Amino acid sequence: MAKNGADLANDKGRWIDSSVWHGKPHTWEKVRWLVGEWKKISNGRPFVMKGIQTVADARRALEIGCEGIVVTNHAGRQVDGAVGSLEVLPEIVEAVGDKMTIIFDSGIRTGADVFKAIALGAHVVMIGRLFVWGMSHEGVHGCRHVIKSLLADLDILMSVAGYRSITEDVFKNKEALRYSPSGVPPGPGEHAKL
Ligand SMILES: Cc1cc2nc3c(=O)[nH]c(=O)nc-3n(C[C@H](O)[C@H](O)[C@H](O)COP(=O)(O)O)c2cc1C
Repeated sequence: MAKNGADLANDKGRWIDSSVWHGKPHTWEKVRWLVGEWKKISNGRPFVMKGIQTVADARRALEIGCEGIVVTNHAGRQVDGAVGSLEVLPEIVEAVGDKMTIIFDSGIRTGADVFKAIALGAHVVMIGRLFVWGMSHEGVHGCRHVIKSLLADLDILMSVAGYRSITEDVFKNKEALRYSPSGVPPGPGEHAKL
């Protein structure tokens, strides 16, 4: 509910205006500090930074101690006309893909989208709008439905394209974007294993 006057002035939630949405870009030094604080309070758990779109930023994130990055333009919601995340994924994978976890999102809608991102070297993909759409339609059942549909779509795609394992046959396999390994779909009992 919208707040005005004294209600707004006394709203403790306003801390977010001065701490997060303060209209100034956060600095790398601040992120380095944040990584240190997170390590202390989390007992050393991994720190992942979201919103990386360039090789230079990916290297910087690695250098200041991030264990993972999310290659994403936040689905184009932050900067209109931002570079496409899938476009920059290969060069970021090439630069830091064997040193940190590469998570990809922005525009994943189908099994083929997941397949492409993994083939280009993402270790993990995330989804945003898909589950929001499911949730707005049917709540928790809608969320389950879209996730199951996405997995089923990927499963069918891998079977008909002739790939059995997403990690062994598809991950970092750019050839998979052009050719099937045998041209023959897996037979009975050789179903794709996700
Ligand atoms: C309604 C909405 C709100 C979002 N809010 C945030 C946010 O506060 N911070 C953030 O990093 N990303 C935010 N995102 C972006 C998602 O985390 C994610 O990167 C994006 O939705 C993935 O792309 P997709 O929606 O095409 O799957 C938001 C996305 C949507 C649709």
